[in-house]
Formats: sequence, C-alpha cells, structure tokens
Amino acid sequence: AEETTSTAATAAHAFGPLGPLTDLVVQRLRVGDEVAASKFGTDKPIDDPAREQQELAAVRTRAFAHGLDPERTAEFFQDQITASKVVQRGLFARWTAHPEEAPTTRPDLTEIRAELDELTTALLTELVATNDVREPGTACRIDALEAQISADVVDHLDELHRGALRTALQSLC
Ligand SMILES: C=C(O[C@@H]1C=C(C(=O)O)C=C[C@H]1O)C(=O)O
Repeated sequence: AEETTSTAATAAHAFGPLGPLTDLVVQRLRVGDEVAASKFGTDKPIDDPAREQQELAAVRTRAFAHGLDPERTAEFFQDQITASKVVQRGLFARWTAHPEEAPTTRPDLTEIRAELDELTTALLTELVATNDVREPGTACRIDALEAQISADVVDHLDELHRGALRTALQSLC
C-alpha cells in the first residue's frame, strides 16, 4: 500500500513555472520520511551537522560551476535540510505518541543519502532552468505560491509536510 501511495504522489505535478522545481522539493521532503524511518529507535540523531556542512560545501562549489550564485544556492539547500528535519522531528513525535504507526522496517541511511545526492543534482539543474523566474520580486512570489499551494493539494500533503514545504520554499525568490 505504501508503495502505491508514493508512486501516485510522484505522478502529481505542481503548477506553474516553479512547479517542476517544487515537485523535486516535495520528493526530497518524502525522502525525509525515509530518513526518519532509518533513524527512529536508533542512536542516530536527527541533526548531523558534519553531513550538512559537507553537503553545503559541495553545493557551493557546484553552484559556481553551474553559473548559480553560491550563497543563494547554499541558502536554498539549507532550507531543504531544515525542512527535512521538520519532517523528521514531526514523525518522531508522531511515532513516539502512536507506536503502532511507527515503521516496522528500517531503511539503510547510506542508500537514502545516495538518493538525496541524486536529488541535489536534479535540484541544481532545475535551479539553473528557473534562474530567471526566481529573480527576486512579486512575480516570483506569486509563482512560488502557485507551486506551493498546488503541491499541497496534488501531493495530498498533511499538515506536517505542508509546513515543511513552506520552510523549504521560503527563500526561493
Ligand atoms: C537527511 C539527514 O538528516 C539531516 C538532514 C540532512 C539533509 O536533509 O540533507 C542532512 C543531515 C541531517 O542533519 C541525514 O542524516 O542524512
């Protein structure tokens, strides 16, 4: 049943010029669910500052190579990491309060991190493709809202993931 749900969610598309980027952001949030499942009930902390710094350093270098602003790009990825931790903390709280909802299998964090690395590449490509659309200003904010609100609906996001999506998109424009 889980598998069917995530396949259907992947098929949904957020609207507007920032829709494809937002679809990737939602995909990354969903990987946050897997990260939570891999850490819950272990001694692995939700926060891994060393891993985060390593990701952000790589992103700065790759942003420059892609012709993107390194600081702005790092800020976007910092938001993705913060949003992932919002999801992880929310799920930890949910699973602690309702142990019957906790995952019964524990995915491998190394494999999940490889998925996150692939999403980083896809996100960088989409940041390049939307560089003009993301010119700071009202038009970008409207495009971002359109993408965000449509993603809430088409991806059937719950309260936790809607909040995390807001965090993930907060410095898009
Ligand atoms: C996803 C993880 O959890 C946290 C979130 C991260 C992210 O979204 O990239 C990175 C490190 C952790 O602070 C992880 O440990 O890999």
